[in-house]
Amino acid sequence: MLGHIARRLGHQMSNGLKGMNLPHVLTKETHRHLQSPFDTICPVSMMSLWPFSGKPQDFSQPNSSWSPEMVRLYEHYNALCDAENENGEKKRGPWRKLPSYDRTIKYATGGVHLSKLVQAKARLFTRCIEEEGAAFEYVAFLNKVEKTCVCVFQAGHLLEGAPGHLHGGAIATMIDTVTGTLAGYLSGPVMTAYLNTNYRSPVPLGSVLLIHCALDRIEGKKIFVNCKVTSSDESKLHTEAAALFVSINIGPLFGTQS
Ligand SMILES: CCCCC/C=C\C/C=C\C/C=C\C/C=C\CCCC(=O)SCCNC(=O)CCNC(=O)[C@H](O)C(C)(C)COP(=O)(O)OP(=O)(O)OC[C@H]1O[C@@H](n2cnc3c(N)ncnc32)[C@H](O)[C@@H]1OP(=O)(O)O
Repeated sequence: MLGHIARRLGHQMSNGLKGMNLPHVLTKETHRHLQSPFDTICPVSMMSLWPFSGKPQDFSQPNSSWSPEMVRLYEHYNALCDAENENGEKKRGPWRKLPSYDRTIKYATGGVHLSKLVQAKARLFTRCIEEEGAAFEYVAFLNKVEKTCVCVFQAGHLLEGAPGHLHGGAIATMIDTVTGTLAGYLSGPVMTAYLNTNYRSPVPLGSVLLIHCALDRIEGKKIFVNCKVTSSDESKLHTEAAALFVSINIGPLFGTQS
């Protein structure tokens, strides 16, 4: 049953991770397995018997833990999401603010419901600490034209490595997250094959950083992405990385080989 859902979800995700309608994923056979009142399942927006909330929280919205520098950079990139044409009219710019949920599965329409069925307690590592400002505060913006992604990241006090400084694993985690997000948006579901990281200068805990990622090239199912982590004014290079992602069929993630 989950294999069937996974195949459908994978297909939807690789077609741009949008527009998936849960009733199309949950076949009659699936309904029988779920042994629930879904025989008369209807579009999510019309559902009254479904016991779960339908709207995932976007964790990349400003909160009171964000420093003035974090807010300034957020507003700077947010402004790039709107542009003006020659007549001064507002139109969409090349940048998009990416929502960030506590499970990747919630990116697909209807995925919020599926996330209650598959490993319900699972959480995205970077969104698993609830105290605002304690760990990973970040917001990412995607430029699909340039095939780049930029993330504004504020490193909280629970991410200490060397005393007073950010843990290298936390830096790698954020690089994996942002490069993986770019690869995922360009190619659908992916997994990290390698992440080669060079730490050039230590990051004081509490810093606001910029994580710039760019597509290097795509070769078949391989997506190569490079990344630089700098201080918020871009004057200091902290970390460089090169990552390889491989497009996957998400069936195995749901416990099936297909
Ligand atoms: C779950 C759905 C995801 C959807 C994402 C979509 C959108 C994203 C949106 C938001 C995302 C939000 C947050 C993202 C957050 C984090 C992202 C983190 C991702 C991870 O943190 S994920 C965990 C760590 N990751 C693993 O746990 C992988 C373990 N591993 C494997 O699962 C396999 O190993 C795999 C799948 C990598 C490949 O397996 P495979 O069977 O599909 O492919 P195969 O082996 O045939 O390789 C095909 C070609 O890649 C070359 N190749 C492979 N590996 C290589 C290597 N290491 N070095 C150099 N080249 C390599 C081969 O040489 C061949 O090249 P060629 O075609 O030229 O011969």
